[in-house]
Amino acid sequence: MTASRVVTLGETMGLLTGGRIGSLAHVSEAHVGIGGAETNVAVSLSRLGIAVTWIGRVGDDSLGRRVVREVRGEGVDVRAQVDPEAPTGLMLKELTGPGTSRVYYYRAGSAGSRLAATDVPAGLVESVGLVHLTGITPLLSDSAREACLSVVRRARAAGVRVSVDVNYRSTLAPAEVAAPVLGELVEEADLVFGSPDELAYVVPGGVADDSSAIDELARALDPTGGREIVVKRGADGASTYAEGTVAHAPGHRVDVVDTVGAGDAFVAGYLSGDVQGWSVEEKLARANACGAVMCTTPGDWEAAPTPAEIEAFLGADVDPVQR
Ligand SMILES: Nc1ncnc2c1ncn2[C@@H]1O[C@H](COP(=O)(O)OP(=O)(O)O)[C@@H](O)[C@H]1O
Ligand SMILES: O=C(O)C(=O)C[C@H](O)[C@H](O)COP(=O)(O)O
Repeated sequence: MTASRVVTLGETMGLLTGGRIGSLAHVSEAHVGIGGAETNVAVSLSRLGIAVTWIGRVGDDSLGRRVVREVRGEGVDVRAQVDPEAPTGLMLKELTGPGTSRVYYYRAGSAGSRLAATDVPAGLVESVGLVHLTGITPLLSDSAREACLSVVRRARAAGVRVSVDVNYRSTLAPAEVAAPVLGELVEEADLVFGSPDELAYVVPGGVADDSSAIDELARALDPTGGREIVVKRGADGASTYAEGTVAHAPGHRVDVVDTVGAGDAFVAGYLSGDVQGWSVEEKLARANACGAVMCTTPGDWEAAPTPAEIEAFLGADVDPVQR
């Protein structure tokens, strides 16, 4: 396997999605799959031709074996400890309407949440160009938080770039508990991703009420202009604040089927450009395309596009029926 250029760590769970729109109190059929923010990003990176390693823990159970097989099958270098003492976590996705859903997490005490600094092989972080973390992992447990901080310290010492997607999950911790934990990770990041609301959580000094004051938030997060603050704005696209300037990229108009996973695909698109030394504008363009494509099909990661699919999406002269 080619040496990885990116390493990421976090929890991947089984994912049951209702077979049709309706409450899971009544819908009787479900689709079985897997999902997790970091493997969603890893799979997307792999589809984009970027060699990537994922580190995590799974239970000694069928869902754990499914996670390992699926992610490895997508070409990701999987370093998963099998934890015999805890089950693989689970997410349930209830389809609430056309293009809308509600997610329930069953992850407290899961194998993935027991991730530890010792799960990260010696020399691995130091050998890549970029480490990607999300704000989910440090809120899973004390050992997972220590694993994140240890990886960040190792990356910093080795001159490896650090990327953090705030990805605040309110079910893991209330905002006042999460804010300092997310803040300590963001402080070490070269690249920070988040929605305006999420960035408001991690502005030093407390939770801002007015997430619409995004210019101010970005400046507060990066007063010296040394980082890239990337703001995800859903259908409106995205913006990057870097070196005292801002670049905006409008969103694409698509028929939305399922927006879950768009943020992860967006991040992967952006990072794929970052590790290849692309400009902010080029990174935003690819990221927006990846996010938009992901909205057009169900699933957290299955529709992650290849470069050829992005090109087709961006309007190459493609026959609507391909044979
Ligand atoms: N409805 C949409 N139409 C087109 N692009 C979208 C849409 N929703 C999301 N995207 C793309 O995916 C990116 C991430 O989506 P967003 O919803 O902002 O992130 P998150 O899922 O992390 O909250 C957006 O910046 C945009 O590029
Ligand atoms: O790992 C978790 O806790 C998850 O919630 C997995 C999510 O399904 C994705 O991270 C999707 O997130 P977006 O790309 O922002 O829609």
